[in-house]
Amino acid sequence: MKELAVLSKAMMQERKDILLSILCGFIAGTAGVALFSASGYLISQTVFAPPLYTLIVLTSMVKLLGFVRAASRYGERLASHRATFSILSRLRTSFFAKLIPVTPGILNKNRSGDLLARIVGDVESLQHYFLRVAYPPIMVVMVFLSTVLFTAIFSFWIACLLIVGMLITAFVVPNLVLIGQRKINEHVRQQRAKLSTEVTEVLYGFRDLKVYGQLAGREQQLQQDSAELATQQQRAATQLVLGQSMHIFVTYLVTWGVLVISAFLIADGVFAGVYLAMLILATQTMFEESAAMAVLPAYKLDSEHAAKRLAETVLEPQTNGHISQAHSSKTHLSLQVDAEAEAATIELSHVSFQYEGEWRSALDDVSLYLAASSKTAIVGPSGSGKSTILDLLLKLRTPAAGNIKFNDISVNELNETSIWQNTHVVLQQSHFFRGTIRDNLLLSGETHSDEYVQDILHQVQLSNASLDDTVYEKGENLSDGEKQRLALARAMLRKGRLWLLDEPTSSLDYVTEARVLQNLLRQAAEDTLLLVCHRLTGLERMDQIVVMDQGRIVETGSFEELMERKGYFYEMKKIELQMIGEQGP
Ligand SMILES: Nc1ncnc2c1ncn2[C@@H]1O[C@H](COP(=O)(O)OP(=O)(O)OP(=O)(O)O)[C@@H](O)[C@H]1O
Repeated sequence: MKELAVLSKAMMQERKDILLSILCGFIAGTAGVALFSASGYLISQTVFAPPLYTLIVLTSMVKLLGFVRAASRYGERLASHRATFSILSRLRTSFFAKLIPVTPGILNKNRSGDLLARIVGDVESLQHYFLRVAYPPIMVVMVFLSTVLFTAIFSFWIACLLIVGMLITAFVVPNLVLIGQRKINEHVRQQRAKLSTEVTEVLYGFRDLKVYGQLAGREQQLQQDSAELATQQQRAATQLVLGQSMHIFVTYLVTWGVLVISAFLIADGVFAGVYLAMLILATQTMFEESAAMAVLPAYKLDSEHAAKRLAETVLEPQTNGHISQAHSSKTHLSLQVDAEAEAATIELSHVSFQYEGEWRSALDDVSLYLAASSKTAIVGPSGSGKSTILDLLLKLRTPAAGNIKFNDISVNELNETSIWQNTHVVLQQSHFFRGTIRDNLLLSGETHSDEYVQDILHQVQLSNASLDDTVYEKGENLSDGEKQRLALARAMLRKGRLWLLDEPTSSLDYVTEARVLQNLLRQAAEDTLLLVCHRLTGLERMDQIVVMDQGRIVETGSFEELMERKGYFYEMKKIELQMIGEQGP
């Protein structure tokens, strides 16, 4: 299965530990068989009152084998677990590196609670692949072959019986377990996904559910789902235990067989009765080593499912052409918009974009030019496509048609990280992490003195905030206006000659907004700035205003030009002035 190739690759990188664990495991397995065989022989020999030196040699051998077995088992566990956790950490890192660039597309298609639980669960499932899928067969074959060769010295028929027993425990029992597991595992997976989605939604929507009187009903539903999951998991566990019981049953059946064959052979004088206990114990110990085979198919199935879903999660969005083709081999050029470089020019030519699953275009044949150091505002009714333009500029999504150029370089050829690193960005929803204000402002590890950061806070009208103030998860203890001002401060603390701002002041009162924008424009005086906004106040300072409606640009011009034209913008401005109780234009 090609999805498991990534696992095999990670395993190859840990080959030293893997080989060491196989070697130690083989020594531990064969030492175990030898230990119990020697013990059986020792017990039988004592009946015949052998010379003391025979007993001393046998007892020392048992002790030595016991020591070798324990030491090599320890070595095996150490090396195999070290390999497993290193493989797991490689998988996590490589998976999340692939995941981050395609996140917007994935979130479009999945509910976040399900997605998070699935990703975490699937990556964890893969840790079993080496220990429970790849490793046991190697060990079983090695220990089994040595034991069969040893028993063949005594009897061909006993060796044959062991081979038959091994085939049943290695193939028949696991496949019986697999038939039951297939169905149950699918139910467990579906139920787990359902439960985690519900839990996330209840947590996120807790307040609304409470206010609308839906909380008790949702809680009851959660309890039912949780009980259903527990039942399904119980059934899955019963199946596994059933497999292990079948394994033990076959082991005892084969042991009885060995006993019966040995009894006949001893009666015929083929070998001495003193070896009987040794053969019985060797048989039982050998089957103990293969106990892991009973549950192997279940883990294999689980690993394959997990690998397939993880591969689908990171691959699917890239195939539809609308989501960022991040990290593609073409994206090698870097955007030079850092402090030393010239301010960027931006050009959109006939750009169209449609969200997956939507019937109408979010952007339809949009062409726009932003000169270096110019200030542009995009205005228009809700849903007219303003934020989508920013997504395309940030390479979070890829246009279905048309071209976008930064400094005359097509965005397809630009490395998106260079765009993100050299741009002051404020998106409509900014995320805040649990920590201090300082932690949340200096997110990308910028080094600024506390005085400088405090001055930026002053510029966004947050002079009262202290850098050591605590911010709760998702900024729960901040008002919407405070969040917006912190997000702006975060952007102002970055370097770069390009500003992409999506309604950064929509929750502020007019006075605070005017002060914040004034400070912002002062800092960005030499830079290229694109501001998406709803309100039409303060736009006199912009070089260009772009008016959008239903994914198309309907008007472009400076404030004065648009007002003189008495078109769409003029009407919008008139309505806004009436709303805020001022005289019409
Ligand atoms: N993730 C998405 N999946 C599907 N459709 C989307 C998605 N995001 C936006 N849209 C749709 O695309 C269109 C343009 O959305 P966009 O967010 O760009 O508008 P906007 O002008 O920024 O709106 P607002 O002022 O309310 O933020 C809308 O019709 C919206 O419903």
